[in-house]
Amino acid sequence: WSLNDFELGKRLGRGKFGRVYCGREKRSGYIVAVKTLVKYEVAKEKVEHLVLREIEIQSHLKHPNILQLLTWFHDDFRIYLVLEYAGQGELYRHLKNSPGGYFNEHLAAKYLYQVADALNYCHKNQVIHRDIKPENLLLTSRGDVKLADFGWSVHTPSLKRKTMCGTLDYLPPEMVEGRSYSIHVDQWCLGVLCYEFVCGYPPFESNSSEETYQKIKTVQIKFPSQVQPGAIDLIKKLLIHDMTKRLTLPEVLKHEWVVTNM
Ligand SMILES: CC(C)CCNC(=O)Cn1cc(-c2ccc3c(-c4nc5ccccc5[nH]4)n[nH]c3c2)cn1
Repeated sequence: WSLNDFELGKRLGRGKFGRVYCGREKRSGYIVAVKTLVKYEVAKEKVEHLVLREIEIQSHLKHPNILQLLTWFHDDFRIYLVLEYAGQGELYRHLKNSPGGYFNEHLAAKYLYQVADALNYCHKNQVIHRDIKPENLLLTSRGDVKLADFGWSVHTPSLKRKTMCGTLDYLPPEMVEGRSYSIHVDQWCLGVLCYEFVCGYPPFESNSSEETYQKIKTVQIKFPSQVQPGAIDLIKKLLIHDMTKRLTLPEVLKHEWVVTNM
């Protein structure tokens, strides 16, 4: 494959190392997202190994709720990643545009199930910490979630959280306290994600990072009135300080609130 096989269209986002465009493969008309990484930038930041590791990981992951890396190629100046195109873009935008700024129980349960299923698949393939947060989730034209691990790179121009410290909101106690992380991080993040889906904001959001850290370490959670008891039960079983006591992903997939609402 080479760039000549594609026509590039509207820009979908830009990030530290390059840009993401909507693209069409000329012969088949197949619509894709083409992410360009500037070689010079990647080399300057000494992240070639990260890019190659990500490509290695992504090319082995194949799941309906994980954004597929279709192929990649490079020329003298750039690396081109051909990724699946998600027709409805960032899930974060849909969350913010929902009435009240939160998803109804059906959408929240459906999206949570799909993310949990994708994470469970990752764990089965020894991949953890897929850095789930609404900004890393895309929505296909059929309304299914795709986990797109922007990790070290892209942040699309639109509804990014105002402050970059938005990323603190998803940190589990073991990472805030500087201990090592494990697959249990993903269970914690799923709890934060579920809270944000049904409330419209993350559970430990505060004006300062110190306050956010404090709330995470002491697991202080309050729920607004509209949240159903089933959702509260699930969130409380994931946001547990002792990582070994958190609900496992297979148990999330069988949780009564998820199964009855999705
Ligand atoms: C090294 C490599 C294997 C890492 C692979 N992971 C990524 O590159 C993560 N990534 C995904 C994207 C991305 C960004 C946006 C889209 C979109 C998309 N569709 C949209 C529809 C409307 C508005 C915006 C949209 N963005 N579809 N697929 C995408 C894919 C950017 N970076």
